[in-house]
Amino acid sequence: MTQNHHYDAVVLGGGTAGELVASGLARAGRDVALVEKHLVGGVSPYFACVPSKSLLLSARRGETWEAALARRDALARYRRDDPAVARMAEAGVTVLRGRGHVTGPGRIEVDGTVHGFGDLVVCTGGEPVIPAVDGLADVPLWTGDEALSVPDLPRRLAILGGGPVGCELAQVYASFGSQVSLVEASGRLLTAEAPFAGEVLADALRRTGVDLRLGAAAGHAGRKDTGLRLWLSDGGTIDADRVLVAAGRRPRVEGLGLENLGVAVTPGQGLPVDETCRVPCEADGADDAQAGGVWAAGDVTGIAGTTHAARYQAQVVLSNLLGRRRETDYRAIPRVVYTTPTVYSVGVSPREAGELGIDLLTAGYDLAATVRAAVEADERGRVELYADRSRGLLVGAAAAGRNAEEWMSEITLAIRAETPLSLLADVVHAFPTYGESVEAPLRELAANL
Ligand SMILES: Cc1cc2nc3c(=O)[nH]c(=O)nc-3n(C[C@H](O)[C@H](O)[C@H](O)COP(=O)(O)OP(=O)(O)OC[C@H]3O[C@@H](n4cnc5c(N)ncnc54)[C@H](O)[C@@H]3O)c2cc1C
Ligand SMILES: NC(=O)c1ccc[n+]([C@@H]2O[C@H](COP(=O)([O-])OP(=O)(O)OC[C@H]3O[C@@H](n4cnc5c(N)ncnc54)[C@H](O)[C@@H]3O)[C@@H](O)[C@H]2O)c1
Repeated sequence: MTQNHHYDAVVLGGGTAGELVASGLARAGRDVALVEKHLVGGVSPYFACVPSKSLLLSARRGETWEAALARRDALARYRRDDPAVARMAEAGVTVLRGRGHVTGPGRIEVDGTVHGFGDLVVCTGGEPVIPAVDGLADVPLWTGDEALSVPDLPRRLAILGGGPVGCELAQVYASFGSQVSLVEASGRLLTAEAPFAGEVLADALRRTGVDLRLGAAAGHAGRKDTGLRLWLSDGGTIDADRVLVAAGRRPRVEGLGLENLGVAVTPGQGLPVDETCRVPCEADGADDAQAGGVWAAGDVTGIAGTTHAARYQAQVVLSNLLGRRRETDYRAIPRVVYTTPTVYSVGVSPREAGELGIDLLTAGYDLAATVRAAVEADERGRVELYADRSRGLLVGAAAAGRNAEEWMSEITLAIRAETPLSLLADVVHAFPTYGESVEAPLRELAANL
């Protein structure tokens, strides 16, 4: 086994987070290697955010499946990473192709060659959870990766999971003509979010022809002469040609050799990080001037599971590695489902407030009451704002409505900045916009706190 170069830092995993940390360090003059076993860019541009948003837009515009595929594949750069690799080279990053495995302090092996490092930044992302359903391995199965990269349009598609992935892809495939059934084990869609959001979305999906099976889990699966059958826990069955698993993602922490650094790795759970995104490990505090730290950003931390959160954590790591201390603040990271209507949530959800014992004061408004809704001829949706009664502050919000991902940003800022409600209630919104819908609930909260 050959020993290669010693880098100031090695970034393990070249997705959204890894690219950002590696290029930032290189631009600051550090000698950096980025280790990537598949595509530089990770899942977001090729198998996740970009192709899914492209298909959702094509569905909304009523394009043909062929036109939608052409657009999707062009936006996903035909799943080739040459431009991303060129970007890294331009920034001065050495890209090491292959699977990385840490063999000991300051040593990582990439396909048979050992490289040295000072700091290690783990950005290995996550992978889909395949639920333990009898017979699932024997039926035609997709994860989001296949659903967003192959050209097939199944005649009948059964989706397991009613989270963001299941809901977005149900809308895509149903809009293009697949007969979609969606199975969600909990009683509603987007279980973690405000109940009204799941209800608005359920209504929209049903109108597109999606058969929602809420409160039922898949019991077992089996092949049939034509296609497959799923047997559900409520006694129901679904006949389909393909199953799409959208039952969550788990941080990719295993097989990386992090135990060799004394990092506590728990399968299925995110790497533990402190407020600077540093991973505590046994070597911390060792009397070795050469030894750097272990850091992590993105889905591997198990904290937020979105591209913008991966970017945020990457910026925090970068700043700390460059000697400017920065701490994470997760109070206002948006959670968006880009269906029509969009579902936007930020801060504390009613469920989380219950778990944290926060006394919530809620005020809401139906978008139908705005003039914009009449102008757009789209009255679907609602906004709800959540204040912490004891602190007198806005702590969370949810909206389901057209373009909510754009007009809810001010509420995100308000939560993050802890803007006084009296001031928020005095903000003027342009007429006629959906954004006006927050005015009445803000006034209500301000009056009652
Ligand atoms: C269908 C779908 C739609 C989504 N839509 C959105 C959206 O609209 N908006 C949003 O904000 N988020 C969305 N997400 C979530 C978003 O894609 C992720 O949060 C984000 O891509 C995570 O980036 P990351 O850098 O942490 O990981 P990744 O992009 O997964 O990158 C990790 C990289 O590490 C590499 N790697 C892993 N182990 C090793 C190893 N041992 N050696 C070398 N390389 C390794 C992998 O090959 C991969 O390239 C979506 C997710 C899915 C599944
Ligand atoms: N727009 C976005 O930002 C966006 C879009 C898609 C995905 N993502 C991210 O991707 C990650 C994965 O999303 P997801 O929707 O796969 O996961 P999720 O964990 O949000 O939802 C999975 C759902 O599947 C259900 N489920 C699990 N096992 C089941 C079974 N056997 N039968 C029926 N239902 C079952 C669960 O009850 C849960 O509601 C999340 O971190 C999410 O934030 C983000």
